[in-house]
Amino acid sequence: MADANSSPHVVVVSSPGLGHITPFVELTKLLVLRHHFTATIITFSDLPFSLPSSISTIQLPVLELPADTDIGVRISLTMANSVSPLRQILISLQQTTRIAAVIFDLFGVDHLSMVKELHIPTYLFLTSNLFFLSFKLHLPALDESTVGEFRDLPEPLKLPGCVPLKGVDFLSPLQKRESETCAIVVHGARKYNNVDGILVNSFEALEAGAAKFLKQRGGGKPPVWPIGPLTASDSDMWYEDHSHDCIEWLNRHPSGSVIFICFGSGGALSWEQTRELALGLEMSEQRFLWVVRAACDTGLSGSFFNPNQSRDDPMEFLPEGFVENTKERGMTVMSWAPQRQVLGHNATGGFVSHCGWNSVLESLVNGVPIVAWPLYAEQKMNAVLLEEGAKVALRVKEGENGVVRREEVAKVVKELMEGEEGKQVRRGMQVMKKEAARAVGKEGSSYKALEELFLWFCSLLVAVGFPFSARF
Ligand SMILES: O=c1ccn([C@@H]2O[C@H](COP(=O)(O)OP(=O)(O)O[C@H]3O[C@H](CO)[C@@H](O)[C@H](O)[C@H]3O)[C@@H](O)[C@H]2O)c(=O)[nH]1
Repeated sequence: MADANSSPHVVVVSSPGLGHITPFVELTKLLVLRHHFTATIITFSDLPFSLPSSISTIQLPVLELPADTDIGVRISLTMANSVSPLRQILISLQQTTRIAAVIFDLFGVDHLSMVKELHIPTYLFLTSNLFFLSFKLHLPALDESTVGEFRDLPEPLKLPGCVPLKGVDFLSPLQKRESETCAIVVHGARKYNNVDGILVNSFEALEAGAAKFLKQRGGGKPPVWPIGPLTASDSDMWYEDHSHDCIEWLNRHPSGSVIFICFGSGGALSWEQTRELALGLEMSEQRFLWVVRAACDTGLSGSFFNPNQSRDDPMEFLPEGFVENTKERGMTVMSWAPQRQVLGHNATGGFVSHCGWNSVLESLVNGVPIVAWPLYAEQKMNAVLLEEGAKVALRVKEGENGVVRREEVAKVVKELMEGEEGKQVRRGMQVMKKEAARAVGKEGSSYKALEELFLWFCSLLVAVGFPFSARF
């Protein structure tokens, strides 16, 4: 059995995908380094990080499925398929440690009852924001009261403390009520209130209204702790090339003069959209650094995460003459760039982003204003939050057939970099940069939330008779 003097142990289970693994690793590092827990990270792919020795890792297999299986279905089935091996792992860990918590992401809700049967507290860590959490908590009721498609709702949804949200901006799996992915999302949302607590990778100053509401809701509901922004802190990830040509290239340009274009770990544009973006960048006359992906019509070309995922040459999808015409002020990078370094570079003054939440947080901590160009998942919701709530982004407007035309690209990029409306956004972003730093600094709201979480972990352990060592 567990040694009475040993440190409490946390088990974190991250679904596949860099967008989830990165914040999970950062959270685990904080629990281990700041609060002296030991930890096991369970994942479904190689971890691209070096880790402290008090963190062990276990890799479970990804379920083999037909190549055209939707990524949400793929991840959900992989996670559901892992209930039994995870149970064995937990039972074996219980022989030697006292498990204070198992922390899942939103794809892990099917594990909850199994973990509870083992008398281990369960937590959910949302790698998105409080707006998203508020939405998910409300979704079961909304699902029951809505007939037809959500996008046909007559009024925007008004959640407490949040900006209004139109049905067309709900997360992408909900855009077809009859789809398997919609059923999976609603099924998952029904379980959110069954956990012992919910952690969110956001911070109070960014979402003050939602934070206030969620913290006060009481009624036996699980407490909510906004603990972000957690972004990858080290530069020791295997896929980052620190001598990347694009950093050299940025070094040659003036402060705040380059707009960076990147659509996350798997985001991709259609061939037509890639063309319009290229021609729009040319028209904008701005300096740019563009991570070009092979064209793809679904918005998502990625597997779980592989920086070099496509076998196609992305450059083949660019308009003829584009690279030559823009070589004085533009650089294109194939498939992957060291994004955190780019956003932290002095020359970077704007970011065209798909609004994946890690990208947003990386932009916020570096004070880089955003052109929001959401593609899939909850990215349209993030865009609404950034543009209408936090006012740190301008959002592109789609034209006919959902394509953002070159004129719109040129207009919005120019506006962000040098326009009057852009000025408000640039200022707003500077304020949020300071708030983000304050939140995770000593006595900041997220720092304190993590302390509270730690005490909560301890109180649940004491309740089951775990004697703490002097360190605690
Ligand atoms: O060329 C690239 C592209 C991406 N990245 C990194 O990859 C991560 C991408 O994460 P994110 O921006 O969150 O995008 P996704 O990988 O698309 O994230 C998934 O997970 C997020 C967190 O839950 C969700 O918000 C998104 O909608 C979902 O697609 C970031 O750390 C980037 O710095 C690079 O370093 N270089």
